[in-house]
Amino acid sequence: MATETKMSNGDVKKGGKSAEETMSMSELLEKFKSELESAGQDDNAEFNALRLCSQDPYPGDAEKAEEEEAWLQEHSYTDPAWMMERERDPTAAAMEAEVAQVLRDTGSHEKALEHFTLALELDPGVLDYWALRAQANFTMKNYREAFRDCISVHKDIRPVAMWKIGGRVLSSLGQYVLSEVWLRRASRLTEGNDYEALLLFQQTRIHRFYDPLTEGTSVQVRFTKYGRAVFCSEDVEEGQELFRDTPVISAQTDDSARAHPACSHCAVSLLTAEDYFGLDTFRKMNKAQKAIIKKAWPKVTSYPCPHCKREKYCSLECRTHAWRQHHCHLCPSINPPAAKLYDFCAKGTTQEKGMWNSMFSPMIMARIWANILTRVKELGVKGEPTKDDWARAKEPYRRFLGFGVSGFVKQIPKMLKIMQAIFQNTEIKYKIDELEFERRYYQVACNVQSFGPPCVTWHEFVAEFHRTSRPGENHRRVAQEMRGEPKDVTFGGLYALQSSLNHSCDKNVDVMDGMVDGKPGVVIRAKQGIKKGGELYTTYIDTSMQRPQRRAWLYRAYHFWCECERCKFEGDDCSICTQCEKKAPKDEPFSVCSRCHRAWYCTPKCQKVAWKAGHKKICKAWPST
Ligand SMILES: C[S@@+](CC[C@H](N)C(=O)[O-])C[C@H]1O[C@@H](n2cnc3c(N)ncnc32)[C@H](O)[C@@H]1O
Repeated sequence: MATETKMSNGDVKKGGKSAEETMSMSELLEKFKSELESAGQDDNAEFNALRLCSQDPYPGDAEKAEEEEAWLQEHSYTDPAWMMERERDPTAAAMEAEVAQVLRDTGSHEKALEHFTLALELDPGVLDYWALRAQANFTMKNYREAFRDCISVHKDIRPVAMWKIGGRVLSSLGQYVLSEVWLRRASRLTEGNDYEALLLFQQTRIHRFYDPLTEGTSVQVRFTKYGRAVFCSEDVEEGQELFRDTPVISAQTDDSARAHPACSHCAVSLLTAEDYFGLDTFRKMNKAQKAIIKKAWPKVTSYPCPHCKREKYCSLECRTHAWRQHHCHLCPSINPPAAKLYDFCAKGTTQEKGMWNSMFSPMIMARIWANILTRVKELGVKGEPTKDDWARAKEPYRRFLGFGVSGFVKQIPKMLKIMQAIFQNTEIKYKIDELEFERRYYQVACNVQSFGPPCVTWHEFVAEFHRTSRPGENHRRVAQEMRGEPKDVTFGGLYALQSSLNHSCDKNVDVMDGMVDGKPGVVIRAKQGIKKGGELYTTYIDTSMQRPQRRAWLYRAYHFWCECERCKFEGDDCSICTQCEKKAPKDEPFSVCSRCHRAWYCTPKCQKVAWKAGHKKICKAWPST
């Protein structure tokens, strides 16, 4: 039993110390402020859900914590004058506390609260009573009272449970930075071994960063054992739009860039009739045919970078944005080593062992580093940027967690050298060592989403051409020269919200190309009806593959072993019973499920058991590989 006494101001006095020696909330805050300032600011924390998600504060958190503290003061959450003075009676107090716990366990929270209060009035020195009543108040959503209970116990003796309750109260009040301070303390006191404290911390962080992004949508981001995950916040129907998202940074993939010109900043198609028909064909057409095409093809004006001419934009606005965001560091006319990057992207990447693929090009990594440099500059840094300046500049990329088997950088040493040369030649130098390269590579690889404009200039042309088509030689000739759809515009982008979607081999949402505020982005739609609270899953790979191939791909590219519903109820091959894992006798393979051809059973009984257990939910005629 503790030997503290409650002071009239609500603080708890420890041993013989005076009330003046107990720390007030603002003093406590001062202490945390210095902790916040000195904590490491690692934007590259590796991904392994709870254990690997950093609790590092964000730059500027100390000031935000001060604002939140002022808010708390203003809303009297620290009002101390509230307890009845009674004569001490520890025995009676213990009885009251016992009654309170029984009442609480049977759901009579209001009554329980009365008895916790009595227990405290009879013996305010027992820390557990404070924690129990704080919890009861929190359950009743009496946040003011719950918080007051928490701060009534001096922080030096405040039990972990109270740090957690305080953190939850602050989170419920939307005071996320202070909540993180309290929950960080709970984690530190338990040396990172309190799972609940770690989880509460990450949940608070998710509220802080994702609630603004999901406002007005039918989804919510939460923290799970797989890290961020997106859930339905209401029942949704098949086909319903769930949310739209725009990329934080993007770049066209190399293959697409060679085949289909697009605005390098916003991905709008810049394909002209000459690009599509080919200059030779176009020149050979007669005047009337050219006029038909000209009339039907939408007007395409492109604005190249005036310095290097290697980038094209759909508007001056896009050109200015791109310049500010990254091109000012990457334009080869200003930074000559960047020419090698452009040459590499223009040449094609097949010889690079699949490191750059249909989803992303090295350009997106270069743009991330360049954008970080821009952000450092925008901070108005004089001289060498400090660790805090870098942390601030890297902030938008901190949320994209990436984790993979190391060693990729060894396979593409050429690209590391190109990047190092570029970023050693910038006004503020950015050190790209192997670790930075590798981590950034995984960050992009694990989070990148391909996208493009849902409608390109060619679609508009075809629609207009058919609308205005007349019988006759000239229209016939133009139609003859049309060689089907041009190659897609494909960009790889990092999306703040969309990248929170986890994978399932049986997805329940579709990520589709769509316009967001007039620019290409992604639209996420329900593929089927989903109940409130259901997790949303996309798919990261070609799911027509068999389970062993799917798992191998996911492990190699995303570093996780898939345990989705489909993987749970499919097998690897005919030599093992998918249900009971019995081995088949040599030359007597087990029978396959006749519908999905992805599960094998030793007996009809095993098949029935598996069907009921969950195979029926995922059994369908999958396209074969
Ligand atoms: C695009 S992120 C998805 C959001 C992720 N949970 C996060 O917190 O950043 C991809 C990463 O999420 C994790 N992940 C996604 N789906 C998963 C699954 N079905 N099982 C385990 N981990 C998964 C993997 O670590 C993967 O590299």
